[in-house]
Amino acid sequence: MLRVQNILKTFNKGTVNEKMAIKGITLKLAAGDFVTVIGSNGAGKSTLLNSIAGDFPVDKGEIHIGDCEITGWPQYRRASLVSRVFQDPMRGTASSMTIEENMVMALRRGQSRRLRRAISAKERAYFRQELTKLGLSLENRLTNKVSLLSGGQRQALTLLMATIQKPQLLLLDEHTAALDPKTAEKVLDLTCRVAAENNLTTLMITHNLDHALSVGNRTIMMHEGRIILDLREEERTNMTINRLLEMFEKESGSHIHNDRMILA
Ligand SMILES: Nc1ncnc2c1ncn2[C@@H]1O[C@H](COP(=O)(O)OP(=O)(O)OP(=O)(O)O)[C@@H](O)[C@H]1O
Repeated sequence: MLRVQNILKTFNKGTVNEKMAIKGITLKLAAGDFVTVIGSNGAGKSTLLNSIAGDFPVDKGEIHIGDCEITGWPQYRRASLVSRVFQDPMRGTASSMTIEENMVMALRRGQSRRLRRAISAKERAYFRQELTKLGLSLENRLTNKVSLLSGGQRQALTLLMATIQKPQLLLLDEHTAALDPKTAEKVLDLTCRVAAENNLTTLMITHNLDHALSVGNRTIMMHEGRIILDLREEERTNMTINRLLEMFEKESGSHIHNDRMILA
């Protein structure tokens, strides 16, 4: 489904701020894989996701989604295949618009503006049905402005909007990190449910090592622009957080240096 072939990315080339953020990453995901991504600060986790989403061109290598080679595609074109949710709940929704206006925008993404029409009763019923599944009582607030929602409600809505068109690939960049622990668990449960129901291929960056091992079916660990561990099946099932930290030290040759790494 996703094939990243030996990509390289250097920022600010030829300046004093030159930084090689991705140093040759190769990664293959099968359809329906849910991969958690961990690593120390500055390891290149977001740069990997941003390279796939097309925020900037990579310097070398290839990126394929399904049968499409998307390496040279601009970001807007990749958006037809890739959906993203970021850490900041403000980023995925338009605050001044209502819940239903946000949802219809997500549902009709990619359609010509000329075909736009008023929200139909059928669409409204569908939004209500999908919002009911969130268990946050948003189904009765379709005409409320999104600015009235809490961070958790907003992030749940963002996730719903990001997956309403069943993307080929879902990229989650620490999407629960800004939420309080209880809300974060709720949004994470919802994430797992939505991904499973739609068999979504997913990459999720997290600093929570417990989530990294318990969510999804595979975990990769990055360090200084490379993937240094790729855990799956039995090896992952039997992994503990302590053992994971030991493996990190062995593979990277350094102690884990991450202010935000959450151990449980
Ligand atoms: N647009 C950019 N311009 C310049 N440097 C960048 C840019 N984006 C990332 N970097 C640098 O590339 C390196 C990797 O950054 P990245 O954000 O991918 O790390 P990360 O693993 O996501 O880190 P964290 O866990 O701290 O969010 C860092 O040194 C960062 O400062």
